[in-house]
Amino acid sequence: MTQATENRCPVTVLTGFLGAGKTTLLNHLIRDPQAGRIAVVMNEFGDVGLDHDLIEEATEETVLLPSGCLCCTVLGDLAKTLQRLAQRKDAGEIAFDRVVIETSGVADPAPVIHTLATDHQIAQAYRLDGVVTVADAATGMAALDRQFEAVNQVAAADLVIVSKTDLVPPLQLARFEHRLGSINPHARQLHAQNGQVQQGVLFNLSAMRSTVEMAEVETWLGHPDPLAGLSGMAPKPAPFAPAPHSPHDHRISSASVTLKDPIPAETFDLWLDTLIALRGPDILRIKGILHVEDADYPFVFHGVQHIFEMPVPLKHWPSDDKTSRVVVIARDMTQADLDASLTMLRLLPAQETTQTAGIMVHSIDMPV
Ligand SMILES: Nc1nc2c(ncn2[C@@H]2O[C@H](COP(=O)(O)OP(=O)(O)OP(=O)(O)O)[C@@H](O)[C@H]2O)c(=O)[nH]1
Repeated sequence: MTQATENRCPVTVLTGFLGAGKTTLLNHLIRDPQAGRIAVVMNEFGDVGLDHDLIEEATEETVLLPSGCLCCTVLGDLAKTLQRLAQRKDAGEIAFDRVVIETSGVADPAPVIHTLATDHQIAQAYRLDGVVTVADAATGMAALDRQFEAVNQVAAADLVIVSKTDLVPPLQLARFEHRLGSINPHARQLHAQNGQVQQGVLFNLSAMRSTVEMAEVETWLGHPDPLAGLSGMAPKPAPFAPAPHSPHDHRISSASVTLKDPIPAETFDLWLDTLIALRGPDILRIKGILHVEDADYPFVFHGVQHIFEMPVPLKHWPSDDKTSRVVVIARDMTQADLDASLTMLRLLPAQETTQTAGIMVHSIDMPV
């Protein structure tokens, strides 16, 4: 990894249900002196949005706000806007330390995450620093029932900010948090009242940095349940009757696998290629840290649907623990399918490959 790659500008994708409190959170964020200079990109996906009026007066051009924040309203091409920001930064016309992209409330965040990973110029200038999803405790249950995009937003999150906790009784809040945890057991949940969160908690969420600490990798992958065994991260039983799950939720499964032994690179490639080819559109989020056979250092990787960022090699193992871990959240895959898929990672390529008429054939049954 080059120095330039490591110096890429961090990008936070801020998503969440309609009216959940994204702009309220952002307003606090851009005034937080410890956050550095933030370029805000409001991704309206063609809607006529009024959010920018709430932040500061802004036009469709990039403007320098009194707070030192840049605000763009993107009516078209997110990639072009990010490129233009990077060019103007390189030319010394503007200065910013990070970018926050606020998606519209009805948006699936996947295309935004894809843009960061697939556009070569953008991938050189920017790196995803994390997906923050604002989930409204007052109306979030209904949003999850009604809109699959809301479920996708929670599934894609590295951090879920639960807003409007002041508007609901404790039991309703506990049910909502349990439901969020059952959709995405790998994301941390934090409360925000009127957008107020502790400084710094929204940043450095992704472990896709060579200098990452093991504690950050642990947080990024979600804390494993010690009782969950090798596979599966089902949330702990709720101390109350959970809300009945909507038709959407039962379509979401999550699983994780931990592997003590190094993984042959070919085995990992085959697993990933097959999973993407067969079930790419249903993968809402995959993240992992890998101990690849014959490599002196681990790799971290993540993907959404069929798009994966280039795995990042860490400088060294962040601790003595060299266990590989992969977590997956997917739609319309049973827990058994996911477990069986992840079991593939334990297979050795020598057991898989046979010679048929001069062609090497992988003879693994792909369970998904
Ligand atoms: N009571 C209460 N109201 C809140 C809280 N957070 C946000 N709000 C209010 O919720 C309303 C919507 O907040 P916004 O920040 O505009 O929400 P948004 O997610 O940006 O909205 P869209 O971009 O339209 O999807 C505003 O009136 C906020 O003042 C909170 O923690 N408690």
